[in-house]
Amino acid sequence: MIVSLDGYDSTRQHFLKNIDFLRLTNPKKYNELFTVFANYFEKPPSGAFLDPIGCSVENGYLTSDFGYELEVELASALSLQDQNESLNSKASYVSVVQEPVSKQRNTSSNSERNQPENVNNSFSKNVEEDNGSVTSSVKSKKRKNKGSTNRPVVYWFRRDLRLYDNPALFEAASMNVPVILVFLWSESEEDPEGVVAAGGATKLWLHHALNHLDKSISDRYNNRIIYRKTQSCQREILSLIEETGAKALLINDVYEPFLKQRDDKICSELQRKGIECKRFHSYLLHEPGSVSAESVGMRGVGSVTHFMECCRQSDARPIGHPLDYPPTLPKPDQFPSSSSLHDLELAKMPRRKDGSIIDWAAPIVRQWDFGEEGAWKALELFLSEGVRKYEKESCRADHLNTCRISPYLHFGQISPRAVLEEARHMKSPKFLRKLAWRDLSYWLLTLWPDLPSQPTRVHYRDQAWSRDPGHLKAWQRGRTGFPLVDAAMRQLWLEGWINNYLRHVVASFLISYLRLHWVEGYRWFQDTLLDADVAINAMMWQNGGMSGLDQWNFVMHPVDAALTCDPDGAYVRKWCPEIAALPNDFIHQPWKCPPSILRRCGIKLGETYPNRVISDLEGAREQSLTDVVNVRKKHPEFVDRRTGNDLVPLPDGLCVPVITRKEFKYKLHHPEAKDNPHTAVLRGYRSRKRDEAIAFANERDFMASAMNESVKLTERRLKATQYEAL
Ligand SMILES: Cc1cc2nc3c(=O)[nH]c(=O)nc-3n(C[C@H](O)[C@H](O)[C@H](O)COP(=O)(O)OP(=O)(O)OC[C@H]3O[C@@H](n4cnc5c(N)ncnc54)[C@H](O)[C@@H]3O)c2cc1C
Repeated sequence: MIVSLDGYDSTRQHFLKNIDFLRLTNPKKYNELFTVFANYFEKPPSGAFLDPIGCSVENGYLTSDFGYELEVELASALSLQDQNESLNSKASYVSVVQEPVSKQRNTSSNSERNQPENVNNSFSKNVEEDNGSVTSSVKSKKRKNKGSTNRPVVYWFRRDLRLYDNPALFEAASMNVPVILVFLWSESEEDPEGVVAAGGATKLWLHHALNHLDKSISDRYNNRIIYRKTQSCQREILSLIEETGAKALLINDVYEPFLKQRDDKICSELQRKGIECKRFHSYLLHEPGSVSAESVGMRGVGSVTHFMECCRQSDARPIGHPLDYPPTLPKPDQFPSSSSLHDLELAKMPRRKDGSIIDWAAPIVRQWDFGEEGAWKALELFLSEGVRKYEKESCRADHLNTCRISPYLHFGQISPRAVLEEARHMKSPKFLRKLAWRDLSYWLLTLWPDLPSQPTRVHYRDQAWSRDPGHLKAWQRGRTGFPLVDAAMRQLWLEGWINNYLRHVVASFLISYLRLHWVEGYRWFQDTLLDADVAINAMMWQNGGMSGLDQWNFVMHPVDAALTCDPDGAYVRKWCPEIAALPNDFIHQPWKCPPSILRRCGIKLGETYPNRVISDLEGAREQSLTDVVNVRKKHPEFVDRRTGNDLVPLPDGLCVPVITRKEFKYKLHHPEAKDNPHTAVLRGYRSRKRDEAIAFANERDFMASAMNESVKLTERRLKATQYEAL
């Protein structure tokens, strides 16, 4: 009807903008209308997503991440790329995945499924480019017949610690020669100065993951991993190849710029020496170099919506289907020399002065299954239970509604393609979109290699930050006096992981309330997270720290957020047992608890549980707002005069406007205004009943203590008169 009234072009252009207000007020209706629209037009005009001033993008991150809005079609677009290409049709926003998905990985190595015959897959793109070979077994058979000698090949494990769906390993197996499996550890190369790429927790994970992998290789293939600790991977690879007479090196690529440069050098050196270097792509769904913004433009860069549009428009190859386990991995006649896994000192614990070991890893080791099978168990558990709640309740701290596979993805113990294959039929676009976020972070890190340390909005370098070491320590140790923040920071320390919502809560607290620099948060997370990932972590902290391309549109309030993600306080009680006895009404804000109840619960604020490190939350937030406004005032050359958005220099030197929080823009023009209509503090779930109960308890407590005081006073007076009478 609207088309007949308004005309095809106008409806196509304006309809989405006109219904935009429904995103927050009535998301269900918005989705219905969006689907009707998308069905009718097949693909919305890209401007609808890329206008930096419109709500579409501005709300995109907030709404998509917190489950108000689904954007089914956009999320599916990512996963559908290969399917649509195999159907030889252009990817559509509205196609819904109908294809049945395998229920289980096939664990038998001679299965027909996922053999590479049918695979036309982008994961092996580099092989085709570099060597003119493809992953078809027909071709590899030809290669075998063309008189290959029995010289071994070297397979170098990096962040692909798996046997299933491992394209480089599969190729090594198909070469029908001995395969020397190697893991090299070079701390200086893995962890260049200032990046904290290899923090304590990730190294611990790496140690255990390698241990599991080695065992699986031994059980399944009667082969083993050669370990070497080195200052230079290039030197070590060259010497291994010389020692063993190997004819080729096989690797799956990694994409941190500092590691990619190293690998490029190693490969060109090998090629110079006539050794084949076969590189495969499997760490991400989209190789950063294959995603181009050429036809989309850079407006909206940094948002996942923009990125997905770039993926859609780029000439990327299909993602393809997972590969089976390699059928064999023949061991060499003689193994080259190897250190032991322990010699790499990945899980070395510090010692006290008296020589005793500080085993900070013990609780982490108890919690996790570090092997490839652990990844599959977590994914299967999620797909059978959590996924149903993921869209609306992934924020819950007291229930596991997310997948908890991030460390496995980080170390490549499960491939993103395998996750996509298993999850695509569950129709959880929000979950699929997370895989796009992951790819986005590597794309950004490739474009901005300084992401972990330098503000992408360059003028934010001048932002004032607090330097209070006491506050930082309290945050790191989970002793801020705000129970939700403390619980999350303690879980992080003891388990090496917290969910996404809690990461937002503690990041907001550090940045917007304690006003400590986001780099402090990045560094602490890099050291304590088992999934610490330079690209993702830097992108998220930049965004939270205001200087990222996709500035967060919200600030999490440490109490209101608690009412949303831990309504009954079960999570806080688990991690802050010293206040577990508090009634629900006070569990997230003990400072509001009447003294008599605190006494009854055996709690002494400031002694058994810390006092709040700051009590004037609103004042701290206001100061943080002013800090940003001052930066924007100081650098008018980086503020777009027309829209008020920040301008960011792109790697090629051009400036592009990026979405900027409305409260910053408002405050710039209304510095004295008391109320900001665009305040970004998320109110979360607020219960008037709870507030009333707290007020009532305090009033009653006040009355009771006042009456108590007056009784005691009367008693004292009585006694005094009795003494006088005596
Ligand atoms: C301040 C901050 C720092 C973060 N640092 C990291 C980090 O170092 N490493 C890391 O893996 N994730 C990081 N994240 C993203 C996210 O919190 C975790 O990936 C997620 O909590 C892992 O739990 P899960 O596997 O249950 O995730 P799910 O929600 O089940 O998502 C599945 C997978 O998608 C990917 N993913 C999810 N959210 C994001 C995201 N926002 N950006 C990119 N990829 C995502 C992860 O690989 C994750 O395992 C950070 C988030 C914030 C707010």
